[in-house]
Amino acid sequence: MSVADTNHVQMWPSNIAHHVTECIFRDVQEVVRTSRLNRNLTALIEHRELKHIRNLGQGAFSQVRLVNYKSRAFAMKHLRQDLLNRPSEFRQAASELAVEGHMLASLSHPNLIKLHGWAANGVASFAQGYHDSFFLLLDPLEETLEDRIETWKQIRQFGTVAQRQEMYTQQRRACEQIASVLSYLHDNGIIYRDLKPSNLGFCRKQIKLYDLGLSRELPYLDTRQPFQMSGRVGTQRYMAPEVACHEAYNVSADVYSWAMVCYEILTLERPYDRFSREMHDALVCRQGVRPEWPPMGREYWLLQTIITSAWNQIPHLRPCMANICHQLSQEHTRAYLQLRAGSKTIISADEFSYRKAPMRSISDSTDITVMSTESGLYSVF
Ligand SMILES: Nc1ncnc2c1ncn2[C@@H]1O[C@H](COP(=O)(O)OP(=O)(O)OP(=O)(O)O)[C@@H](O)[C@H]1O
Repeated sequence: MSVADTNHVQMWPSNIAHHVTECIFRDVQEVVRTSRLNRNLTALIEHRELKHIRNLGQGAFSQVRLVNYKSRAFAMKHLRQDLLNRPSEFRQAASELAVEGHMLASLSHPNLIKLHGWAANGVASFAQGYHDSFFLLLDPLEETLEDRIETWKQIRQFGTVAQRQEMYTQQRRACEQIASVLSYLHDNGIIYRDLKPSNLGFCRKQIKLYDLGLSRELPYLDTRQPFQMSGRVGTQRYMAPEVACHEAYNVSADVYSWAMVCYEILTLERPYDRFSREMHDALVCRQGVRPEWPPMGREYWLLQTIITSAWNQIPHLRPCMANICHQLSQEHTRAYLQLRAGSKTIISADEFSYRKAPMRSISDSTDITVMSTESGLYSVF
């Protein structure tokens, strides 16, 4: 069944469709004209070449469907049909989808959703008169971070030691990969503004950031300079205090959101779970209250320290994303322990702490030396 058969509903009469398309075109041109990003070549795809498989989900403005294109599965993102009844919202959502396409076509990072192509006529496709005439073809995600957190909760409660060890490795990797993609966006002068578990998903074991609908290219490359943008952008529990208070902000607002998301990844608890909006404004935004850390293993110590510094109330005291990546990768290298046995095996400090008991018994009998890390967290025995 082609995509057109399942969801191709006529929108306004053609004169109105042309007018709306012209407005969308002007909005997008204005953004693209001032953009510093260089767009890569993007595959142009005819609507009729897509075969509908199933719906994957929908957000406030978009619908996402799993489609088959040239024998491969992709996620097709387009506007929701009900927006046809609200032309001004349609225009805004359409411009945002096109700008998202422009950004994705210019960026490339292993932890950013990959754009594989878009509608053959670009933004002009809207003039065809359908809500889904313009679309982006993206990597399909296997699950969102929200789903994965639910799985981790089960493992924490019922999992074996090996499963919990694997879970910790995945959690740590997720924090590092999110930091890496945010650092990449900031390097390109982009603020993401909507970091939350439902905007992160997994594809072939890699975490992927998607939905750049609220991302903005900053007008200058000095991304640490505060800039007056629309306030209250994002989801409250992950939103930096300065954004919630409608103050000027910069990329350090993403650093705060990273800290909140990583807190949730590590503790499997939602930050400020029982706070009303008023409590959040009074306690978090004005008094600087932050989530409490439950008792956690030693292996979490470094991440906890970085996260705590990243949710500082004062934006310029938060480390920048590049610095966070640097700290994480340095620790990673430092914490690698070399086991000298018949065959050389390298394991990370994290794995080591979980595997300590069996290692000891091997070391007793076979004289394995565990090198200590520079940070002195593990001693030689
Ligand atoms: N590449 C993808 N693969 C699989 N599912 C996806 C993909 N992109 C989006 N989805 C699903 O579709 C839903 C809506 O997508 P998305 O968040 O991009 O839409 P939106 O309208 O921009 O969202 P919002 O409500 O946050 O503004 C997501 O919550 C997710 O469940």
